[in-house]
Amino acid sequence: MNADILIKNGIVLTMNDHGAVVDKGAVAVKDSLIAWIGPDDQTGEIQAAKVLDAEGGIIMPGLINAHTHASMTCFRGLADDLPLMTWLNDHIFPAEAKLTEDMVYKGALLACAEMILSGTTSFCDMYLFEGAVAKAAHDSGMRAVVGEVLYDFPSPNYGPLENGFAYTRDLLEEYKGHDRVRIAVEPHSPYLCAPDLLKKAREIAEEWNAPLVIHASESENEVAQIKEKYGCTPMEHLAKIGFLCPRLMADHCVVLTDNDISLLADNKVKAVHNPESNMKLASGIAPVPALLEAGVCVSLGTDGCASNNNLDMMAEMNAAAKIHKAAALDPTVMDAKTVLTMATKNGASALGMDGQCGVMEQGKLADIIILDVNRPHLVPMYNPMSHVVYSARGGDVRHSIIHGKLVMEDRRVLTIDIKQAMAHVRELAKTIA
Ligand SMILES: CSC[C@H]1O[C@@H](n2cnc3c(O)ncnc32)[C@H](O)[C@@H]1O
Ligand SMILES: [Zn+2]
Repeated sequence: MNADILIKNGIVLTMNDHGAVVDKGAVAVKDSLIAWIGPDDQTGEIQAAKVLDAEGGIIMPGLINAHTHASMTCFRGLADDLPLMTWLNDHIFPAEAKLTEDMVYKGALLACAEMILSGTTSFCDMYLFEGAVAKAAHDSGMRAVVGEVLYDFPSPNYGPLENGFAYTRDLLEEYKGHDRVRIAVEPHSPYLCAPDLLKKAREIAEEWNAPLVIHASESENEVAQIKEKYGCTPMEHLAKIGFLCPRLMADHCVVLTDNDISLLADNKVKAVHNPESNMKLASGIAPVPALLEAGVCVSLGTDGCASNNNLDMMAEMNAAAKIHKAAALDPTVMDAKTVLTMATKNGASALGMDGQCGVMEQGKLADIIILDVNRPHLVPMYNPMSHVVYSARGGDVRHSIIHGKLVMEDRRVLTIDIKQAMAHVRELAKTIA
């Protein structure tokens, strides 16, 4: 067999339905796909242009950051230690009023560098000037689902809402058929979007078969606002107007009633858990074990860099695995396999790519990361899955392949000039501060 890349001498964590692990394994990549997975001693017939020696490391699906605002790297550390609504209304929205397309591109490119360096291969983004995020994803080689934020007040990008729908449609047209970048329809939240906006957003998503994304039930404050306005919880409100559906990614889902959980399950909504942002903004702890128990597909995201303050999905997995144990006083909840599934297979489902990536099997998209385990904090290794969630760090990711292309080799990102990306955002920070 001819391959483009052959990864040898590693432990393959497939994350497939059987939980298959190939202890002394190898993986061949051809074009954008995984062409073969098998024992390392059976690669004799494979000719590859590039051979990577995993040196006993972990070969696994790339991580999927199912909710972020990539360009908020520009605001990292700008407004810490505040509750959600003060943070948003008094600090972040005023700073975002001065955003330009150039800032959004530079912030997003830096975010792509940070994500690649910490093992993320796909992300779902919501922001302003989202065409610039789409371009950053395209240029960096990352896979992304991106959408322009829609809300009732005038946007610093498109002005009045009608233009927001037009901007979204233009992006949908421009990226039709792109092999890595997909456009979503993304109203901000039930508290910033009137029912008419939400209904129209849903219609456009249906028309284009596009993912739909919203922040929902993030804080007690939001729930109180929606109850006062509509007399029900945010999820009940979204259900009443016909917004809950399988293409919907509901970000945060922190403050939920039992009925809200049933609504999410019955409508096959994809919930996205953002534990570090929820902790930092003191929004609360999402009832993830109950959501999983009810059969809801829960994925994992970092949220933006102003509420986390990093884009490291390894750290996010670690937090997700621990916070629910403490909340439930039960160390058995959210075991390593569950959390790793959220960051891989479930992430793919959330992004509308169920069965295409997020697992390693022949014929799936080749979005693969290789972790170096020859590091003091990773020795010894009894259980690779536990190692990824509880011991590894973003900095342990050594190589990254996205859509069959090597985007990081030996921690050198091949698609981005990182020094320049950092310099650009440092310059921008002077104008922001
Ligand atoms: C303009 S795109 C998205 C919009 O949302 C803001 N944002 C970032 N994080 C959160 C969050 O956790 N809840 C609500 N809104 C958030 C971001 O700053 C942008 O304005
Ligand atoms: Zn968010």
